[in-house]
Amino acid sequence: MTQDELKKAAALAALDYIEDGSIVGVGTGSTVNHFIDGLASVRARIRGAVSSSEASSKRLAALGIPVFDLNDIDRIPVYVDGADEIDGSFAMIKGGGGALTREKIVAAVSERFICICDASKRVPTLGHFPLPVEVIPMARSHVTRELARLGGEPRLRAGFVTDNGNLILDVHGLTISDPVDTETRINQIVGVVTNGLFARRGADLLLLAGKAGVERIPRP
Ligand SMILES: O=C(CO)[C@H](O)[C@H](O)COP(=O)(O)O
Repeated sequence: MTQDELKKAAALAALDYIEDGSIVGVGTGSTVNHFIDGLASVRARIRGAVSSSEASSKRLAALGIPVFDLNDIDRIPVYVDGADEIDGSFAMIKGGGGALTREKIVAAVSERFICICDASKRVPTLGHFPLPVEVIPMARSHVTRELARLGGEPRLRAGFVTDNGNLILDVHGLTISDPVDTETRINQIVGVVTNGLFARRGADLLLLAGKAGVERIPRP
C-alpha cells in the first residue's frame, strides 16, 4: 500500500466515531482530506462541521457539508486530525500545513481528539520533524533569537502566510525531552501565537494505518 492509501484507511476508520446529529471538528492536511471526502458519504447523519483552516472549509463546503463558526457551537464530541509526529504518550507535532493555531483552538473545544495517521508518523521521541511556530510578523526577529536560545534552529517558512495573517518559523534540531515543558516555554515567548506541540492536549485515540490494517489505540 502507498502512504496515501494508508492515510485514506486511517481517515475512513474515523467515520466510525462520528455521533449522529453532531457537529464534527475537522483538522487540516492530506489525511484529513480523505476524512472530509468520507464525511460526505455520511453527511445526512451529521449537523455539520467546524473547520481548522480555510482549505478544509472550502473542501467541506464543496461537498455540501455545512461549516459553522466555532463561536456559535457549544459542543464538539469529536475532533479528527492528522499529525506530523506522534509519540508514545500521544503528544504530537502538528502544523506541517501551517494550520496549527486553529487546529489547537478546535481541539481545545472538542471532547475527544482522534488522530489519524499512517505508521510513519509514530516516533519514539518528538523533534525530528521541524517544530512549526506561528509568529506575529513584527516579532519575527525577536522570536527567532529566543528560539535559538532554546537550542533550535528556526527557519522562516518562505512565502507562507497563515490563515490568521501570520508567519511560520520551522524550528529544526530542537531536543524535546519534555513536550509539555517545551510547549509551555515556547508559548511564553512574546510574539508567538502558538506552537505545533500538542502535548498539553494530546490525542485521545490513535487510528494508525499500517500494512496489517488500522490499529485503534487509546491513549495510554
Ligand atoms: O498539522 C497539520 C496541518 O497543519 C497536519 O495534520 C499535519 O501536517 C499532517 O499532514 P498530512 O495529513 O498531510 O500528512
